[in-house]
Amino acid sequence: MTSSRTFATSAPGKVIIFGEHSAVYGKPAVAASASSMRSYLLVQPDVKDTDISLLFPDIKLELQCALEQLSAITASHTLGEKLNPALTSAIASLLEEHKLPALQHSAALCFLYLYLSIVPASERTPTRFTLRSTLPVGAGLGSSASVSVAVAQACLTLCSHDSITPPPRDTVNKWAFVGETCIHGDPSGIDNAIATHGGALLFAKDSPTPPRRLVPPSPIVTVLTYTRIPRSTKTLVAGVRSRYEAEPEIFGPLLESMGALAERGCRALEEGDLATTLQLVQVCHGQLVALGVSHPGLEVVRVLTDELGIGQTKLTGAGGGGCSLTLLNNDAPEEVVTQFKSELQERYGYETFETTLGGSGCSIVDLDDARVDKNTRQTVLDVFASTESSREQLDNWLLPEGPTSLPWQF
Ligand SMILES: Nc1ncnc2c1ncn2[C@@H]1O[C@H](COP(=O)(O)OP(=O)(O)O)[C@@H](O)[C@H]1O
Ligand SMILES: C[C@@](O)(CCOP(=O)(O)O)CC(=O)O
Ligand SMILES: [Mg+2]
Repeated sequence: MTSSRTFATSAPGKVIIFGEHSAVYGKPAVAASASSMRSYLLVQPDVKDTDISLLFPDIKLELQCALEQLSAITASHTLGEKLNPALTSAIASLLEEHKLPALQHSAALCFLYLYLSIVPASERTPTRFTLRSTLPVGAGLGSSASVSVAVAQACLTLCSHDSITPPPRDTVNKWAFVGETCIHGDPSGIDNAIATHGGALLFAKDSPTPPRRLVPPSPIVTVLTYTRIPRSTKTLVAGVRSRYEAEPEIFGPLLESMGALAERGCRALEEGDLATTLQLVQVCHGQLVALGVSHPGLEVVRVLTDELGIGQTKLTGAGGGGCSLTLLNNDAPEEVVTQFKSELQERYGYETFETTLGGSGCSIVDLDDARVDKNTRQTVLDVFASTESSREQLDNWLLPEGPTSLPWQF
């Protein structure tokens, strides 16, 4: 029984290069994994208890749910259905007494919805789930999708009777889409596809053809800027929906043009045509401004990029704050890029990361595997347990292909 083992799952964040928001309307979009920024979910049997415990310290959520209470809820969601309103409201009533703010509520709803749908009552045993992430929460880098993928993988593993091996990726991806739907209502599915499969994809919602893998001739290096301005994907996606519904003749062609831009951008990336890619980054940001999803705090990054002449900046993800992506000119002087980053840090309190896009998708590790020595195992458990663990510690002990390579399976 896998439920008696201790294991961890993991999934990366993503960067949307072209096509955020228009992706929700079935238009093509291009995204890549930010594989060094990930969510990690530790699953431990909890022999002394009769509950499942959710420990999500990044969002200050601790929740115990009695298994007996959970089995009173009939979970009848099968894949391919729209979200089951009866299940959503049963979970909402269960959570009512905790009076959780929206951020915590959506995380608990996503977890419980997937747990109750995937793990049959007969397979549920007292378990402790600890979630840690090196992604900024609610910042446009797909933390919600990486959490949904990590949870879907863990739940599918809990109801498998085999050893700890990666569940089929297509099944993980489909369940993670359900999790994303719990968090933001109307996802395109691009974020969970990237968090599951990794790499870079040209994606269209509901397309009869599967997403196409993109292979640029050289690695895509970007500077990501986290403005620390909080926002919610759910609210921003709903805002675009109401603008579109009020003025379909204006916003319809704009969304169409955004999709055309993403396809053109995909070609430019694959041809290694940096000049065209940069121009498209600039236009794409303008389209997102027209959709109403920028923020003065994001414009600061774009204006500084222009002033220093180092490349082009666009918002990435749902916008309204969160993160921007800067694509650098080939000849951007290193000292000017350093000036760009330090000005954003010192003057505005923003955080910058230089990241190469692409890389591994979701992964799983059996911590009872004989290849994990006792000390490493204990340190990994301590890193999960301590709310003080820094991003560096999480990277050091958990990052697949990181310094302490656990036997992650992909
Ligand atoms: N580290 C985390 N721990 C628990 N829940 C998380 C974590 N990171 C993200 N989430 C969930 O994802 C939601 C944020 O998703 P969203 O608004 O789509 O932003 P983004 O996906 O761009 O980071 C949070 O409200 C929470 O439900
Ligand atoms: C706005 C959108 O295109 C991307 C949202 O990404 P994020 O949650 O802001 O990381 C929505 C979606 O595609 O599901
Ligand atoms: Mg999200």
